[in-house]
Amino acid sequence: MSLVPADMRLLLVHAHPDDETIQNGATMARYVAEGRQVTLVTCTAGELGEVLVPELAHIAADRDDTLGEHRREELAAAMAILGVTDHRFLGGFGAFRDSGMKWHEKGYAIAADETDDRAFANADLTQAADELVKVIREVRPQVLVTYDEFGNYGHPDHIQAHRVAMYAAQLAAVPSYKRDLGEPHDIAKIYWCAMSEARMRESLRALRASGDTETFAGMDPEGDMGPFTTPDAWLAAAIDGGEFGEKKIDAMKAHRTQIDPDGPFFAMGGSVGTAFWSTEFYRLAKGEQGPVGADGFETDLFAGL
Ligand SMILES: CC(=O)N[C@H]1[C@@H](O[C@@H]2[C@H](O)[C@H](O)[C@@H](O)[C@H](O)[C@H]2O)O[C@H](CO)[C@@H](O)[C@@H]1O
Ligand SMILES: [Zn+2]
Repeated sequence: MSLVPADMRLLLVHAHPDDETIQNGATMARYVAEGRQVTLVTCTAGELGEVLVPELAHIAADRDDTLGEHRREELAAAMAILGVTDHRFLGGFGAFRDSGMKWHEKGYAIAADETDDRAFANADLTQAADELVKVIREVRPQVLVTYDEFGNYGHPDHIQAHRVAMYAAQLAAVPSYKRDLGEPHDIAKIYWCAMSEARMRESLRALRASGDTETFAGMDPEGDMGPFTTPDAWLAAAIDGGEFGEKKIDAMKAHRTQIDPDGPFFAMGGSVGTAFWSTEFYRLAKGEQGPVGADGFETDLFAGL
């Protein structure tokens, strides 16, 4: 018996406010519009993020340290734009703190400080996973979305979010595991967010053809796309957010302390069209791939259920 939209439940697990919109904003908006249940769990409040708004410089972690509260409001605004009404912080707001990051010379993120015991990246994995087991056993999603084992670009909070999500998905399904956290639930399909290498190349080609040499400066459309993209042969699904691409861009703009409306994110949307942002790609980490299109990709994360 195929699922009806109201019975379709998607759970997303992300590290910081803004990740959900950047990675899955069009997917979430489309599924909400189609009547499916979308639940977002954000593991930290992003307390150690940038503050790209000069008049808000005082809220930074090394000043008033109120960026987390501000990003909570940015997240609420972004979710209102996408139509997502069920969004939670793992363990409650402030339970796990942003770990910070710095850039490795090879261009990916690494831990800024491995000693801060408040940091999510240093949290007890079982304690953090139990918080998510409670949500999984309550929401009972058929589909879970999180990051790959690299956290998509190496950020320690993204890597920890991957570990917590994958571990909690295992624990939640075990009948003998902590029944006080709810009745067991086995998630049918687990996907990892991905940036399509082919899509990145074609978008960079369009940018360079438009004369833009600044955006992602130094990246050659025919060269190495670096650790942030995924070979298309590894991808299982391409979700066309269609008209929801505009909502995604508006929701990204709601994360104003983190995303510069004149920055590379929007340059990709500007000259190569919102299409760059409205199609979101996924690797299948658990479950069977459902029916696919001519391109070999599922067009629905619930395909086959
Ligand atoms: C998209 C994402 O995961 N952002 C994280 C990340 O932010 C980066 C960080 O501030 C870095 O110093 C900047 O150069 C880079 O431009 C930012 O994207 O790390 C932050 C600190 O852990 C985190 O709050 C933010 O959400
Ligand atoms: Zn993040």
